[in-house]
Amino acid sequence: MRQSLVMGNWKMNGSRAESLALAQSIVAGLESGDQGVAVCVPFVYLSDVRSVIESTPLALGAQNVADQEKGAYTGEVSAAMLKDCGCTYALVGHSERRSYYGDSDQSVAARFCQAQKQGIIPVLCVGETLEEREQDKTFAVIDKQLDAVIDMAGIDALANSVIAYEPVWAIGTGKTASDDQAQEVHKYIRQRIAEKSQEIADKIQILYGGSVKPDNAKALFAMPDIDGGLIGGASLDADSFLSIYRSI
Ligand SMILES: O=C(CO)COP(=O)(O)O
Repeated sequence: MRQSLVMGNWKMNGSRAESLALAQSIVAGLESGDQGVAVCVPFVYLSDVRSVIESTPLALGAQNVADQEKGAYTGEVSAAMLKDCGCTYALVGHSERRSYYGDSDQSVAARFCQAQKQGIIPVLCVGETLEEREQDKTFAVIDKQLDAVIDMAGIDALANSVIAYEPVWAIGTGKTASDDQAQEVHKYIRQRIAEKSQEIADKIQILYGGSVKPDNAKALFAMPDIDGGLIGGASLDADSFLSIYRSI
């Protein structure tokens, strides 16, 4: 049995006060034995949020991490800095990073490696655009995104990572992949990893992201290869996020 994981991605939303209030409301809805729940917070509020979630089941994550260790990289935030702020997780290769900021497969792989060097668990986001899906390129896109990381980090590195399948056409659009569509890709990802290591394939958590809401979470999470979710919009409301978490 794989441990499930439900992760909020707050993206570029909220003030300091709102971030603290949201974290407090989520924590208030959790019980001491809860596990597998995290929020990815804007860099500047990581330390604030850390102060309210310390010693609670809610884990902290960042939304990105630098592809270099340290030095003259203006505007970047290193894995060591994130570790210092209490991060357990860091997203790498979110589609918004890939499409708006040009994060290439190579740079995503380097970010993945930097996170792991500091003991931060990278959450590797993969997924195809609508155009790619319509051209039947979904699996080819996933292969390319996954292989870049495996080539640089090695298959064993996947043992300490999470994968998030987020079809770009389902992010923030209200269009969720159907349970079967999502399962098909999750199964594909797991099989692809199994070609190199069955043990890692059996253990790795593969999350689904893209318009997950309280009313569709249960069916998605019931699919055999979907181990949880990466939640955008619905994670900005504590009740919705908790309700999604309770759907596992
Ligand atoms: O991008 C996402 C999470 O990383 C998904 O966002 P939405 O849940 O808002 O579609």
